[in-house]
Amino acid sequence: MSINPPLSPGDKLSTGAESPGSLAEAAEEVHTAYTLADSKPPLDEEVLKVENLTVGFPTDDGLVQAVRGVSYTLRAREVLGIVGESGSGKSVSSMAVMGLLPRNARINGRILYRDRDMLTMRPNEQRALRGEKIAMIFQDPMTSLNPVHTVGDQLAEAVLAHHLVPRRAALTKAREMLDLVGIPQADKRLKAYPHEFSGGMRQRVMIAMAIINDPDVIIADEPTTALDVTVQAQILEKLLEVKDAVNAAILMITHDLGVIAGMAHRTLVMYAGKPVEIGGTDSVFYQPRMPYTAGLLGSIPSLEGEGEDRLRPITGTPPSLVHLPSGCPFSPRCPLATEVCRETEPDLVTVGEDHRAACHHSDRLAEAEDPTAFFRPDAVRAEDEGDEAEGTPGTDGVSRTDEKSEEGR
Ligand SMILES: Nc1ncnc2c1ncn2[C@@H]1O[C@H](COP(=O)(O)OP(=O)(O)OP(=O)(O)O)[C@@H](O)[C@H]1O
Repeated sequence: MSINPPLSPGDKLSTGAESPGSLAEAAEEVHTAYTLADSKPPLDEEVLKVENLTVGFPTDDGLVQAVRGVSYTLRAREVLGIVGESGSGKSVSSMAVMGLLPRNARINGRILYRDRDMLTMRPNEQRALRGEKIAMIFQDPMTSLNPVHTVGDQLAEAVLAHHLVPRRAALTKAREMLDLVGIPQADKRLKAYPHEFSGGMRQRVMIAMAIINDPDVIIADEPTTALDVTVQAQILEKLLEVKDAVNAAILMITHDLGVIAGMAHRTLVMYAGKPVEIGGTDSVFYQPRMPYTAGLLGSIPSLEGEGEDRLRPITGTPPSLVHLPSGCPFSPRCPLATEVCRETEPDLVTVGEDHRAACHHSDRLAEAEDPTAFFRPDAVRAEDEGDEAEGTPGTDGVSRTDEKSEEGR
């Protein structure tokens, strides 16, 4: 599992397996063959800023609080990973950015693309940005590609939707994009239909579609979940390559921590519609300060350890987003939970440099040698610790009798 270093000004993002010559040439081709009027944002500009975003869906059972105050910043060329269990609000928050939520959605907050609030833009302005400056790649290409049109026609249409250029120029651009994403015999493949491509090749077509208008932001929602592991790695590598070629930032939405570890500079962990931890990927992975993150990390199957220790799943299920429990929504599943957790939902607070977490007991995680050990089946829950006050720390470094838990913070 390799983890990217934090992005600093002037950095070029690593693609894992680079071929600088061909990539640079391809990038050059992209920029010379097709001139776009808009300039690229300078490195480190905040291209996308989401501020206190909330999304609710009225239903017969009550309001589904799908997103409950999400804030993050995506800088030019940065990769931000959003991770969380199914139903945590990852997709809804990104669909809000794309303006693709159903009409009944109640949306509040601000979504700033280069300082312009997309939520207050006129619909035609929003449409102009969508698919051009902000592009999206979905999990299943078959739902995004039209089965009755050739891939070339669909790519050309994506260009023509945003630019007044001759159709021939749009098709030339489409061929270049197929080349860039590594589809062999691009001329021939332009005339093929989506069903004539393999799953991995179809996802490459979707990447071509996403970058064809030279976006500043690519939102990738579980782009490799439907693919087998070897193809997954190739697609992620290609995504990073083309991202560099077009100088875009990526918002990578996934439930797979391995995907995030390999490519994201920063990671945002969501639970029950809220960010519960955000920071540099190294900090979040190596010093998690929210038990939910530690639980996710512990639930990655490991080749080390024996028997049950190879996998430490988080027990229980996420709460209903209609009837949220009081306090921290993770408390019913949390081995560190105490009274205060059931009473008050913790705010996201600074726990380190560029690192924030929402937990009343994040100090305990900081002290633990192995924060995932709290989720071991034999670990003692915080509330049961009182009886064992004289105990000694476990071999994993997790104190079973931490004084702080006795104070009932
Ligand atoms: N149109 C809708 N009406 C009512 N509830 C909705 C609607 N769309 C999404 N939800 C609910 O919002 C919550 C968040 O959904 P979302 O799709 O963002 O989760 P997710 O983290 O992306 O999960 P997954 O990984 O399974 O896609 C879920 O409980 C979902 O059922």
